[in-house]
Amino acid sequence: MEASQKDFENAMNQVKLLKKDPGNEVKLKLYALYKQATEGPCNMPKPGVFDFINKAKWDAWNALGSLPKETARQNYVDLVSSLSPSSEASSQGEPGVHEKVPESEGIVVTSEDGITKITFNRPTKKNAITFQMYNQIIEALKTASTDNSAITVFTGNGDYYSSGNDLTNFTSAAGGMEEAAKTGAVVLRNFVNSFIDFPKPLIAVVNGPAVGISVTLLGMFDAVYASDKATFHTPFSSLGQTPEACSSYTFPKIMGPAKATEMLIFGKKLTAKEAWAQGLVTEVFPESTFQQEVWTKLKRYAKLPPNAMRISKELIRKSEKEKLYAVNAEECTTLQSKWLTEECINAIMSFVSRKAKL
Ligand SMILES: CCCCCCCCCC/C=C\CC(=O)SCCNC(=O)CCNC(=O)[C@H](O)C(C)(C)COP(=O)(O)OP(=O)(O)OC[C@H]1O[C@@H](n2cnc3c(N)ncnc32)[C@H](O)[C@@H]1OP(=O)(O)O
Repeated sequence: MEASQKDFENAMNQVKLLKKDPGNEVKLKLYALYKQATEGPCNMPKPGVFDFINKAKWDAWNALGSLPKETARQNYVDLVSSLSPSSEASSQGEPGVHEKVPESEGIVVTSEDGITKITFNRPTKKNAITFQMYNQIIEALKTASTDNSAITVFTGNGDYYSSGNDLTNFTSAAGGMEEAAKTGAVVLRNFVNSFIDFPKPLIAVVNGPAVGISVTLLGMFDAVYASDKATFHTPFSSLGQTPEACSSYTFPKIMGPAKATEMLIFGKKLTAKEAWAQGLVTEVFPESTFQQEVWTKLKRYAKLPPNAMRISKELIRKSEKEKLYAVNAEECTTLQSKWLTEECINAIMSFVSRKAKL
């Protein structure tokens, strides 16, 4: 039996009540079926290649060809009823289309026992770093540089440390792609400069896999403690991108050019042990005792005289600072142009439309 108009309307209301985001792939299907059911075959002009979201929506609708309106309505109802009632989605306007689900706070900052802790806090998105989080982190580092804490620690909530740059930062940016790339380069440069300038010991507690910029930034940290379930992956070439966070300078310095090439150019994923052997990680702990051992150690370190630690860090960093600023500037300029290339746009589009994963 075919779905009635009433069934269709009920399904649309059900989408609004879902509790979990069903993901972009399902949302695109819902969008396409909704348009086909209400307007018939796609007769809109094809959006430009840089208009990521509208192009993905157009592709999904156009793929339905001449599917009859009634069948599209039935398929829409079936798809909605197949979604778990505990899935979350909030929807206004056309049902199920690219609404921003309210996220938990992107980062959480706490201060205790002489330690300021900055936690990536988007576990459902593997702690991918949004445009807003870059700015929040810049602010958090500014505050931490003058607060009462002796050391500052980054870690992740959930199973990932961080999956790196949120790949929808560009597809959801207002304005054209060129404008987004320009803004991205400025944000990235300020973000990395705030790590170059950070005056206190900066420690990473890598609780799980780390990808992209969350790995390259480790070259800016003073110590990196990792669980043995952590991995370190910089798939820049597959993304049509190039290294950032001064890693084109720090990684060859830390592990030698040959090993840096394997990571930064060929995208070799390292285990925690391999990252330790190459000097990127200070110490690796078994997952079962990781949290307890690391925080006990860090609480002890945070009791050391803070001024001595700060001045020692200054001595270590001082001779490198000008070089790091210059490398950061060049990496950002390079990325600004890479983000506009077909290689990069196709890689991001593939991820957004869920055709590709690392
Ligand atoms: C104007 C804009 C200014 C912005 C400022 C720009 C500054 C940029 C600076 C740096 C540029 C690049 C450096 C990088 O970091 S490149 C690396 C980018 N990261 C990736 O390529 C990772 C992509 N993710 C994956 O391959 C996989 O998700 C995973 C990490 C291997 C995990 O796989 P999984 O099967 O275990 O889980 P999955 O279902 O895929 O993920 C769960 C949900 O999380 C979402 N998600 C994961 N990673 C990202 C990401 N990086 N960006 C956006 N979303 C991500 C994923 O989509 C799932 O969501 P949903 O459930 O489908 O809704």
